[in-house]
Amino acid sequence: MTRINKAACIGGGVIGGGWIARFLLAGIDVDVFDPHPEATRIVSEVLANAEKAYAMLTGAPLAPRGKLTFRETLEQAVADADWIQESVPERLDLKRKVLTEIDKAARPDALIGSSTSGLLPTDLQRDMRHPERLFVAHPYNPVYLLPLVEIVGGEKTSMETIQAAMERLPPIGMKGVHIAKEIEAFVGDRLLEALWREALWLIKDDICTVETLDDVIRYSFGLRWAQMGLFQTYRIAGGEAGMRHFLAQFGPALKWNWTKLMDVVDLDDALVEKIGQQSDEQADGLSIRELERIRDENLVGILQTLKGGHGGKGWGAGKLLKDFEEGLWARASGSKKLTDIAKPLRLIETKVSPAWVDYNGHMTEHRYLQVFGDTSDALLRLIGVDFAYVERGHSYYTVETHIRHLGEAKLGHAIHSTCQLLSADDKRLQVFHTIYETATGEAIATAEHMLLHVDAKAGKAAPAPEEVLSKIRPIAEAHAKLPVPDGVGRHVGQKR
Ligand SMILES: NC(=O)C1=CN([C@@H]2O[C@H](COP(=O)(O)OP(=O)(O)OC[C@H]3O[C@@H](n4cnc5c(N)ncnc54)[C@H](O)[C@@H]3O)[C@@H](O)[C@H]2O)C=CC1
Ligand SMILES: C[N+](C)(C)CC(=O)CC(=O)[O-]
Repeated sequence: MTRINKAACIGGGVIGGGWIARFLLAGIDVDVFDPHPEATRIVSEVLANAEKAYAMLTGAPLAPRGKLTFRETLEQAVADADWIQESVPERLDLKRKVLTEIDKAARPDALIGSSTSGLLPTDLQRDMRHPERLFVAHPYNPVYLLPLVEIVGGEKTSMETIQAAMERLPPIGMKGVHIAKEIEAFVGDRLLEALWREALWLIKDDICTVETLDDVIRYSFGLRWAQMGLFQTYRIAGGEAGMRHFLAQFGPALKWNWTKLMDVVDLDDALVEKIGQQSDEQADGLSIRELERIRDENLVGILQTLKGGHGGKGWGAGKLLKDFEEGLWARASGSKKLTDIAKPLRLIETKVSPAWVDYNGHMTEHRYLQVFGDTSDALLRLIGVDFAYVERGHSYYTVETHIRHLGEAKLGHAIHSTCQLLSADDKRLQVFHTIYETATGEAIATAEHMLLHVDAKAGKAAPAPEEVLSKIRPIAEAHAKLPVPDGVGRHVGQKR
């Protein structure tokens, strides 16, 4: 995978700030130019929210955060970047000027993406000396959580540029979609604009309030769209006869004179005030930053649920998250060395995410098993049982588990886990994991597991090969000298 080494962000507002966070949290250094007097504060607040969200989003080992530098001039910011992202206000004259300045000061091999939500790349690249490297990279807010980027080339954009841009997105957890033909507002904003136009009429005509309209979306098709989009959802709505039947049944209705889609509502003072007031009531005193945090927690929960979709293979944006995490684990296991095996191995660092909390306000039961399972996976990667090993047809399966709950893990708390290897032979690994609350060092749960090495194709136990056993032996020998942890061998109902 081709990676971005150094990024520059020109403009650090809502979207520039989101890009900055996305790059930094993927371990990429970012230079920023934004003349706004409060740019540093604004970016640091967005970054703080993004870090909170990532702590909940994934337990995979993120790369160390990149270095953030604010520069005095645009030229300084772009000087040694290989991806430059322009996110200045949506005005053609301003964007053209800024992009031409970037073009002059950037490295010859730098890629230049514009965040524009509607302007044509052909118009943006008009005055550039090297227009072939300019493309639209249109993201969605919040850029650090929503993975989509619409990649759109102009008349002078080269296909190499499009390919290079597409390749650089997966390592930062994003999905590029190449839009085949340039068109104002691309695909996403065309759809959103259609919805928004209709929505403004419904408010103006007093059909409903902004809150009712939002409820209609979020309690119904908004939930469907997040995981299946429009066409796949409608395929299912056609019943067993599928899409063709759906089109035959509901297509003719499109000709009925229902919508006001092509008329633009007059956003006069009265309508602006009406929407403003209804929106204030709906917010119920929550600040924008608070709303952002609620939005982020919900998005994290949805992404994690989608990660477990399709029978655990991951679905849609959740599949992307799963692939991103697998990349992080693979990179980390390549660099992780067993330096200190004389004590239980500290293997997982994570935080209790919103999707993990139950009606008692603490981490729900099956998430303990998830963290313990992740701990076993981390041990397996250390002994060479990684994705490639599993693909070759062998693995370890857990055949027995006993969990003890000793304390509570609350929302947002940092937790970590350790593993003590109790015994090992050529087929079996007996492990004892402990989850600690990181701030207090208090043990909040333990688990004892038996893992069995299997030939997955034959579906039966098989001895592990020497390449794996040779990595297990030193850990087993070192851990044999440790005291037996309290709780080993316990069963349910046993007196303490
Ligand atoms: N806000 C949104 O939901 C989305 C916006 N976009 C696009 O992203 C771009 C930026 O929009 P927002 O971040 O929402 O605007 P914003 O107003 O929040 O941020 C724009 C930033 O650009 C800075 N700026 C102005 N002139 C500059 C210059 N000459 N050099 C460097 N920085 C300069 C401003 O100080 C400000 O911080 C626009 O093209 C917009 O269409 C794309 C996706 C979503
Ligand atoms: C309002 N907007 C056109 C700037 C929105 C976008 O471009 C994408 C988004 O995040 O909704």
